[in-house]
Amino acid sequence: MGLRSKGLVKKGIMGLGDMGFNTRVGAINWFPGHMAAATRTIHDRLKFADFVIEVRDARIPLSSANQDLQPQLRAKRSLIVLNKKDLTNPNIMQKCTRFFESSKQDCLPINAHSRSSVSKVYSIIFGLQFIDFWVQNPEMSTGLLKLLELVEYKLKEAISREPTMLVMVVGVPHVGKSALINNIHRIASSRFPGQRQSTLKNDSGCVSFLVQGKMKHATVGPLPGVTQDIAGFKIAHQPSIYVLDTPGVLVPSIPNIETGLKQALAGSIKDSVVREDRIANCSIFTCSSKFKRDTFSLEEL
Ligand SMILES: Nc1nc2c(ncn2[C@@H]2O[C@H](COP(=O)(O)OP(=O)(O)OP(=O)(O)O)[C@@H](O)[C@H]2O)c(=O)[nH]1
Repeated sequence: MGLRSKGLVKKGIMGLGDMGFNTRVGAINWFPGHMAAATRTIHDRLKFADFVIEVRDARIPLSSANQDLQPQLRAKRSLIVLNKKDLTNPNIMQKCTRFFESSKQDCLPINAHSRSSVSKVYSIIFGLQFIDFWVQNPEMSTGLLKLLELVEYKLKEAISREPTMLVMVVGVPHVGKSALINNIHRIASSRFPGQRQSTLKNDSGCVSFLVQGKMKHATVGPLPGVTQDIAGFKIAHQPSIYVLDTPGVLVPSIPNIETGLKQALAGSIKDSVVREDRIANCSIFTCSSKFKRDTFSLEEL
């Protein structure tokens, strides 16, 4: 909201008279055709995935979950990555991690722009640094260690059975999937400098590989919906590990305005979908609740 225009804030100020925030707005239905198509493809591809990374926004770890994907994700080996931890309060992050652990979901707070942070995800995927990672992170939860063991086991199993592993990265728009993949890709390139990079092409029903000589990057952007196609990046040899970047997808109907507002503030949906005046009112209402006051002078906004 900090970057939003003054005009928006003014709209909110104009609605300050009643200061109350109306949450009885109902569901938000915004599910364009390309998102419906991408959702179907993601569901199909998930069947082939050996491991799934669900990226969520660390500032809204529950509201940034795509509920429609959850049943399929729970049935897979998966990890919830809470990205943009640099934008959150570390105490809240700790509470969050404990919450996920108590619900038997492994999660890892990261900053996709930080190499050391992304190295942890890379280690989990690759399993090569398993021992180092364990030694270097004694504070890691037993849940995560268990997950690492599972990934290592899965890796061994995969090598003997099928020398290719598929890791899918999914999540709602704008949570940082492409930024994470690009950094995983960078780490992989520095570890395997001579290796030719590959792009994974998705044909209907099966996965096929198109080897390219040049390194390709996932597109990162300031607006939601930047990634439109599923693209694959090879990050390791023997076994070959491919990481799939997928378009950000929302549920067909966001159940309540609060979730919609949080997603709009985090950048996952366009402001116009929930309406700019509501975003402005919500921000003002939140500030006023926080400071336990009813009014603001213009300067304080
Ligand atoms: N502060 C901060 N910004 C991040 C982080 N990760 C990504 N971003 C920013 O968040 C925005 C969205 O990142 P993307 O990687 O394009 O997100 P995405 O999930 O691939 O987006 P879609 O293609 O819309 O699904 C970009 O402006 C990134 O620079 C992070 O850990 N911290």
